[in-house]
Amino acid sequence: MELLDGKKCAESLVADISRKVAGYIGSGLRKPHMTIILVGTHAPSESYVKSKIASCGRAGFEGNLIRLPETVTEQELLAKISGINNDPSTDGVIVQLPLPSHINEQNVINAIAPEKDIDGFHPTNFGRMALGQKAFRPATAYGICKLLQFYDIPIRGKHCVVIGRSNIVGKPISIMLANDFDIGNATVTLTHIETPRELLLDETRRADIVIVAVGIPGFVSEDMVKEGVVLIDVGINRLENGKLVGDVDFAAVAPKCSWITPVPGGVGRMTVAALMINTLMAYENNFNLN
Ligand SMILES: Nc1nc2c(c(=O)[nH]1)N[C@@H](CN(C=O)c1ccc(C(=O)N[C@@H](CCC(=O)O)C(=O)O)cc1)CN2
Repeated sequence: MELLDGKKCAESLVADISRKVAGYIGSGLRKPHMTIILVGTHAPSESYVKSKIASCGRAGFEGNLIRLPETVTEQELLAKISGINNDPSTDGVIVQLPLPSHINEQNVINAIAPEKDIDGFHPTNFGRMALGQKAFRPATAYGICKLLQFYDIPIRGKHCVVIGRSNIVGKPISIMLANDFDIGNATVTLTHIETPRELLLDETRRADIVIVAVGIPGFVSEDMVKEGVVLIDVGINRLENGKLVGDVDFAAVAPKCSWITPVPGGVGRMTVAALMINTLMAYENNFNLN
């Protein structure tokens, strides 16, 4: 078993971005600029946003954080987004999820200008990604693809089983791996927690690649996978003792894997790196550099 080291891959990708940005700045252009909106004080979100801002610094970007109180209204948030949409000095904007329950997340996502939607969640970008067109791709799904590419994991013709059907991970990664662009051409089965157990086991036990994103510690057990499987664990579960674990019973399952992502240090890091790639793309679009 070998680790798909997200930390190592992310550092390599961000270093490449930093070199490219240094060239742009050397030619007289401003720094790429990302804005993050954080509503309330959700502890995991604080950690993720801190990682994103730090990564902006390493990439040579301006990264600024707008904090809004838990009590902000949906209309106030939409107005803030509108202002950023019209600010030519900002290349990309994200609203950190989840949002308080009184705010409709899809309304917020839909309010972000597609050309600044570096999360790739807007219907325009999601649709373009699904069609294999140029688009901002959802950061976690894109990060998984970049990690598989970094380690030359074969995808074409492989049987991939995705467990979880969220709009930000399960659905986009299923489409991207089945698509026929840069990394894809796999045969993908999308399952979820409503999939009957026998059907789920039948699929996962035959899978060459399993991607799990259900938010349940230990959901993938040793009996669910075949020898030599490539296992991508998207889970980020904080246990009562503070330990961070994924959706895979790592100790039991890892010995059967040819490759597996660690938690922490796997997909989470790649989410942040992919966001940097998308921000650079937004900047290059802005200055007609690509
Ligand atoms: N607007 C968005 N909100 C959220 C997204 C997203 O893509 N866009 N995804 C998830 C999680 N997420 C991004 O914000 C995220 C998850 C994990 C990490 C990360 O760096 N994890 C580290 C461990 C961090 C820790 O110790 O707490 C790791 O796995 O090594 C970054 C981002 C939710 N919301």
